[in-house]
Amino acid sequence: MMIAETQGKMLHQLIKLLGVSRILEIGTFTGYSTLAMASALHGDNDRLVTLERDPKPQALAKKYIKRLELEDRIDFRLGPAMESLVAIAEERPRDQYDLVFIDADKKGYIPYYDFVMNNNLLSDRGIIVADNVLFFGQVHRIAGYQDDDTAKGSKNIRKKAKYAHEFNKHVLDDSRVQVVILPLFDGVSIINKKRV
Ligand SMILES: C[S@@+](CC[C@H](N)C(=O)[O-])C[C@H]1O[C@@H](n2cnc3c(N)ncnc32)[C@H](O)[C@@H]1O
Repeated sequence: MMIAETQGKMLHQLIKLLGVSRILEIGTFTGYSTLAMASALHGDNDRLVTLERDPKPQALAKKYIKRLELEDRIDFRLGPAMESLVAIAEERPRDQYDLVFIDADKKGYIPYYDFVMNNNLLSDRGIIVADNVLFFGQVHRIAGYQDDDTAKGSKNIRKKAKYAHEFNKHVLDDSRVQVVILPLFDGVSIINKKRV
């Protein structure tokens, strides 16, 4: 599922406000967020790399991006995100990203986050934005902010909410970063490196 319109606007504005020039997106789907972010880039060398394992939505994303003549800024990668991350880090070991947007399988959030942080893919002034971190209110239940601490909904929703909760705790326990969770749509984390 694609991000909400307000989230797209937030990403677009963040990119402009922070002067972001390198973006790494994990989870392209049909390219809505890719487009929201790529259209905020303006420098000749600004680039966005986006990772997707499913060729069907990726083909649609390519079509929309081409229609808007943004294809020169975008490096589309097909395959499991972790494999693409390893390939990118090997191909361009010195490249860093000012914005990493994590919006793929919830189980992968911790491994993606760890890979980015441990391989120095995030620039010092960069941010990681992670989507769905409140999972439609269900993470509040698991975290004990409601009387009833069991998540509601299907087994799949409860499983995803659990992964989101584990990711939130993982980031909070990482002394290298600070994080704020915004209750925008179903929750967005903005994570940055602490300045030493
Ligand atoms: C929530 S959607 C992304 C939505 C997109 N960011 C947007 O707002 O338009 C998640 C996408 O991640 C992809 N995905 C899930 N697991 C993946 C994996 N392990 N590797 C690569 N892509 C994956 C799915 O195929 C899906 O297209």
